[in-house]
Amino acid sequence: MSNEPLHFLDLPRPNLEYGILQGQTDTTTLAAHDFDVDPRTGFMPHQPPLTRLPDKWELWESALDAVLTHPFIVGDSLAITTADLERSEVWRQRIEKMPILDTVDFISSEPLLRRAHLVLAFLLHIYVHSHSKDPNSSSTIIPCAIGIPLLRVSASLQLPPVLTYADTVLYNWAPIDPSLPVSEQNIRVVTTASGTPDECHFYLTSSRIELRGVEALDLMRASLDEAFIGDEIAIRRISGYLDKLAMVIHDLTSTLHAVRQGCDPSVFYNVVRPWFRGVDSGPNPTNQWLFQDAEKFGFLQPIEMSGPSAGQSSLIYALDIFLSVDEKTHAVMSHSETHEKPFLERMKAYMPRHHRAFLTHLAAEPRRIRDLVQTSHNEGFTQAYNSAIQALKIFRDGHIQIVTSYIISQARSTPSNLLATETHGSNLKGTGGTELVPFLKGVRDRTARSALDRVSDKDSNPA
Ligand code: HEM
Repeated sequence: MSNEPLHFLDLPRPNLEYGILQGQTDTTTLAAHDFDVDPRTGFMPHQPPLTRLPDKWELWESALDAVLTHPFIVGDSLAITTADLERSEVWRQRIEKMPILDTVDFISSEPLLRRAHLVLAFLLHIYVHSHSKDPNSSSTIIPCAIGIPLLRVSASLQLPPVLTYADTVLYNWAPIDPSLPVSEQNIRVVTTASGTPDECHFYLTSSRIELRGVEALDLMRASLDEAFIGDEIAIRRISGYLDKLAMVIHDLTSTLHAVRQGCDPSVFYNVVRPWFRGVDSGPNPTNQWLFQDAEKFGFLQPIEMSGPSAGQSSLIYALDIFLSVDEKTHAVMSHSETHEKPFLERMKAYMPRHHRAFLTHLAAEPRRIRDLVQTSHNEGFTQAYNSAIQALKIFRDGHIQIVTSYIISQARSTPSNLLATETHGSNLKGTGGTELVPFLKGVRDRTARSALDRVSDKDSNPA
């Protein structure tokens, strides 16, 4: 691996574990003038992520290899055998006995940090869920060997020490043919927990949505540039961009539905999804994950420990902000018992820090397209804006259909290997701990209600 700094994110970074030293600046953030959003690959990094850590961290990579060559069955599956449990117990003991490997070398390398977070977070979820839990126990102890490096790497990346969408999607791919540009077709998944092609296809669906979304980002940028002028010509141009944006969002919906082409709902529900569970997923959110010796190494026990969710996609979040739907949708509470903040607000903490900064910057944009539509009293402009809102509503309709067949219907049916701890009732939880049916419908309905009245309707009914 070359040590040449290829990207501004490779610039020296302060050690956040020990705080920023006096006179030292977080150059990775200051240098992030483009918010790590690439004009060709959007929120996906343009350079393929590292697919393996250097030899020094082989213990972690080989522990993951052992699972990938012979995947485990999730510990609370009714289908698990004593032999399965014994095998995972041997692996878990191997993890417990590992030394705490140094992470100092990561501090200067964003690609190393990302791969390390991915590897350690997969090990964490596999460690927790390959075990048959004692129903009376209120906590799972995370061994130092994975817990301490994960806390250190997470502090440097400013991400929670848990599997995120960035790990499973943004930093979990390689080009199929490295001589060709990265594209929706020229991309494969590197790491999974279940070893199934269904899990790969599930991640690929999101990757393809991120890559198709690059055009949406470009249309947003062009629209905001025109909004700066805000005259008749600008309004005509933005109307055209909004019509195109609606078409891109329809493509995102088609890509979302294509998840069915390679990810079987029953495999997803029974074999893939159980590995994603965070602390607050499932019916027993009181089970805590305690990082062994965290305090001794200067860390507090982490609070944000939800499982990975595409609700952490900065692309969909950006669409909400650009169309000013966020004020309504991001306030939807999930009625979760464990969190006070709305789910989508909370998910920002799970996004890469430069993307968070991008969303904050976008939200602070003084020229909001919705305001311009409202003040312009222009029929065509209003229709174009509404067509983009309608497309986003249709995306969310499609998403609810997918969630219905991949989670809700699966939970209602009773396959022999249904998880012993999964809920059958209406209060099903998402991996992010949401009570998913009311939450997803709430977000969808608020998106629909963001459409503006037609100008002619307003004229005929000025009240
Ligand atoms: C089999 C496919 C999928 C399933 C079963 C699924 C499931 C879920 C669930 C359960 C939630 C509730 C939040 C949580 O607790 O995690 C959620 C939220 C969300 N998902 Fe998905 N999802 C799928 C695919 C996708 C894809 C491919 C995307 C787009 C990248 C996506 C975007 C979102 C968004 C943006 C939210 C937040 C709610 C909203 O904004 O409407 N999902 N998903």
